[in-house]
Parts: sequence; C-alpha cells; structure tokens
Amino acid sequence: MPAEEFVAGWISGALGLVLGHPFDTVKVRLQTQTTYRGIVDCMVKTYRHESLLGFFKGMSFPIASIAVVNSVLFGVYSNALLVLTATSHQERRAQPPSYTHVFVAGCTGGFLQAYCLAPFDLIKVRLQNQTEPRAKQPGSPPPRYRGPVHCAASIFQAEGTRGLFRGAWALTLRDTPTLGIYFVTYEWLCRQFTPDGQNPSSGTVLVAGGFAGITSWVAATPLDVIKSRMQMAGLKQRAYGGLLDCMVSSARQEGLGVFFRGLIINSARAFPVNAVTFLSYEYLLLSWG
Ligand SMILES: CN(C)C(=N)NCCC[C@H](N)C(=O)O
Repeated sequence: MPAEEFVAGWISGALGLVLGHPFDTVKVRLQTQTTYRGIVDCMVKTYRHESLLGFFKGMSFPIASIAVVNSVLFGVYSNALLVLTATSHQERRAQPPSYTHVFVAGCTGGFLQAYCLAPFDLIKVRLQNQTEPRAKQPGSPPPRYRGPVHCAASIFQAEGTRGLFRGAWALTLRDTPTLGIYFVTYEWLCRQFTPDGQNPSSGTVLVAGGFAGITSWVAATPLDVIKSRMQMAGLKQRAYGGLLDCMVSSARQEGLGVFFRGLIINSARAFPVNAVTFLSYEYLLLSWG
C-alpha cells in the first residue's frame, strides 16, 4: 500500500486547516447560536469579546487530528483507486480513471475518515461554541471546558465512548457522498483545462481544488447544520431524539432556511482551504516522484 499519499494528505490538510479555521469558527457559531445577525455581526462580536484569538478557538486539536483524518481521506481515496483501476497516482494522468471509479473511491475515503473525524470534530465544535473570553474577567463565568483534553475527558466521564461519537451518524451521512462529489469535481475541472496525458498546472490545481471544496460544501451544508446541532445538543439546547427529530424540529422552529445556515461562510472558507490542500498534495506527490 503506497504510504506517500497518507503523508501528503496530512501535510496538505494541516496547511488548509490553519487557513480556514477562523471561517470555521464563525460558521459553527452561526449554525448553533441564535445571537448573531449574520457573518459580519458574528465576526465583530467575536473580535470585540474575545480578540483575534477567539477565531482560533478549538484549533489545536484539529491540527493534531488532521494527521489522522486527512491522511485517511487522501490515502484511502488513492488506494481505493489503485484497487479499482490498478493504476498508481503517477500513472493516472496517462490512464485517467472513470468518474464512477473516482466517485466510489471518494465515498470510501469519506466514509472511513468520518469515523476518525467524529470525536475530534465534536471537541472542536464544543470549544468553538464557548464564547467566554480567554483572559479571565471579573464577574464572568469560567468556560465549561478548559481545553481539548479536559473537554474530551468531561464528555467521556459523563457519557462514555458513545458520548464522544455524538453526531457521528450525521457526519458520516454528510461526508460519504460529498467526498465523492469533491474528488469528481476536482478531477473533472483538472481534465477540462489540461491537455491529455499531462499534469495540471498549479493554477488549474488551485482553481479545481477551490471549486471542489465549494461544490462539496454546498452539498454538505444541510447535514453539516444537523451534525453541529446534534453535537451541541444537551449543553445549551434540548437533546434531540435522533437525526430525523433534529431535522424536523429545526425546520419547524426556524423554517427551511435553517439547512443553509453557514452556506456562504462555508463556501468562502472552502475555496482557499481546498485550493491550498490540493496544491500542496499534488506538489508533494510530484516531488517525491
Ligand atoms: C464537504 N466536505 C466534508 C469536504 N469537502 N471535506 C473534505 C475536507 C477538506 C478540507 N479539510 C475542508 O475542511 O474543507
């Protein structure tokens, strides 16, 4: 099993993650809290109340976890294509796989990464939703979680391993098809702008990666909202009876627009994050031969 894809996936994912985390914090807050009037209001309030550091809450854990998550995604995707088409990453420009194979390999990568991602994502969302300033201010209550390890330990103590996988179902449903869409969009755009048999230029990779990110996140947003709400359930809002109950009661209370909360910020974040992720992934694999 070629291992370079796993390492390239890890490094490229980490670069994309740092770039996109401030957008991600605003998105999670808009999806799970009703105190903000929109993106700008959320950004202004976060900055005033918590300074620039507020945008980077909950980032240390994803940085550590991206080693697992993105390397599983890209490593499984590439190795699934190897099984399906008997071609290595280097051979795939000369013998491009069919879009069906790309979709199936993407879904497989998405499905497996979702299970690795679930506990890390839960902790990230819980920490991002703590709006208390970092520096202790007189009269303000201390945040519920002191950091990622404390957050993980508290959830584990209260609810056991199952608690750490809260929202995992919604996450799997979100990521399995949308990662198929992600890789198909990337491949399709690369092929449109690249002569047969050649490697795509850096510009093509940036644009194709960016649009792959946007397309997949547009498709993922409805389940992303549900996933974030289920992860927060039981803390501030009421616990839901399951995924369907969360969907129905969110739609009843807030209208169908609720499924598109965070869509704009998700898309704005997705372009630079995935442009950088794919560019560094392709570059690393090319330079390792
Ligand atoms: C629609 N979904 C779930 C994705 N496209 N997932 C791939 C993640 C890529 C990058 N780390 C990001 O966070 O955008």
